[in-house]
Amino acid sequence: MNTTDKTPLVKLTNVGKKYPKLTALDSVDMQLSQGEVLGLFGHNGAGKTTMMKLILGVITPSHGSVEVMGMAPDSKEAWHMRAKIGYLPENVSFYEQLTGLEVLSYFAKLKGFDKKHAMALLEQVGVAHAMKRQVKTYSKGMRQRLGLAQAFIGNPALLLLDEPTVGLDPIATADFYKTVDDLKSQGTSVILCSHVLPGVEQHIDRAMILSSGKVLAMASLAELRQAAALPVTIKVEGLNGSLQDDRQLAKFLLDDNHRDLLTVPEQDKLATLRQLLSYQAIKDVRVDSANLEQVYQFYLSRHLADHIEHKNIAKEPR
Ligand SMILES: Nc1ncnc2c1ncn2[C@@H]1O[C@H](COP(=O)(O)OP(=O)(O)OP(=O)(O)O)[C@@H](O)[C@H]1O
Repeated sequence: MNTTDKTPLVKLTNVGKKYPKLTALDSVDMQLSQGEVLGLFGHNGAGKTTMMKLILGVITPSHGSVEVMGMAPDSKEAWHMRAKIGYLPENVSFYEQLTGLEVLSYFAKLKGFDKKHAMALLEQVGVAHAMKRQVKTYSKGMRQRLGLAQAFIGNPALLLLDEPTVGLDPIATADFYKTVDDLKSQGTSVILCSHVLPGVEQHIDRAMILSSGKVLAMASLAELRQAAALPVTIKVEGLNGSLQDDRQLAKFLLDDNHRDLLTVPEQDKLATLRQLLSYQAIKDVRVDSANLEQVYQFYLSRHLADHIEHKNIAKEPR
């Protein structure tokens, strides 16, 4: 691969995808570096799968350009770079009559890898014990694991994962994220879209929030949090309601029913903590920044509010 750290592995420039009755993706600019993990978030129909299909070269943009490893993924020349891409589609399905090992060996061979590689992957995703059983006997979670093994074939340079943790139990989910972390450390770039937000944030470098085909925000979680100016939650123990009499801190108390819970603007966090620690009776303090779910909700609600305001302005008589 002629990709260096500085050349983006994936580059979308003003990319749009229009269907006769709707715009699935609207003027998207995005660059993904080698070894970077991008989380793609949005409600149903936001355009996540469309973006993955454009990167795979399965569909062609209506305007703009898509480059993967320096070439258009829907071009003839891109055939050899496709072996370096792993893709897990949403609602993965396989040949039901084949065994897990036969399915994976088949996909491995398509990419130039052997049965041994397939067996090692089945081991890695925890379905080796069932590899000689027909896929039709597999549970939903086992099918999803087989799908992941298929996406991991050949340690891909780029992994596109559509709802990878659906159907996985907590242990399989943790194993999955460990594999993503390992692949990332080996230089694999990953685009991961998920509706399950808890647990994702520590494994992504940046998040892209999509709504109706538009990018509402794209940055690291820390940057998104900062731009959103979401408050920090501080929970204290041992003060038995005495904060209500504290002139400096009472204004941050959530409400009368939560006399040990403060919501504090980020810029007041340290001063608040110092003041709290001056109380001798304090037993414990817990500080929580806004999580991915709260950040996601913030950007979506802001977009909705802008949209309504726009509509009202348009309706106003001139
Ligand atoms: N071939 C097509 N013809 C017409 N409309 C399409 C086509 N493919 C996708 N769309 C529409 O484009 C929009 C974006 O679809 P997409 O599958 O990218 O959404 P998504 O964010 O992946 O949603 P989900 O979370 O439900 O999987 C949707 O309104 C969908 O109905």
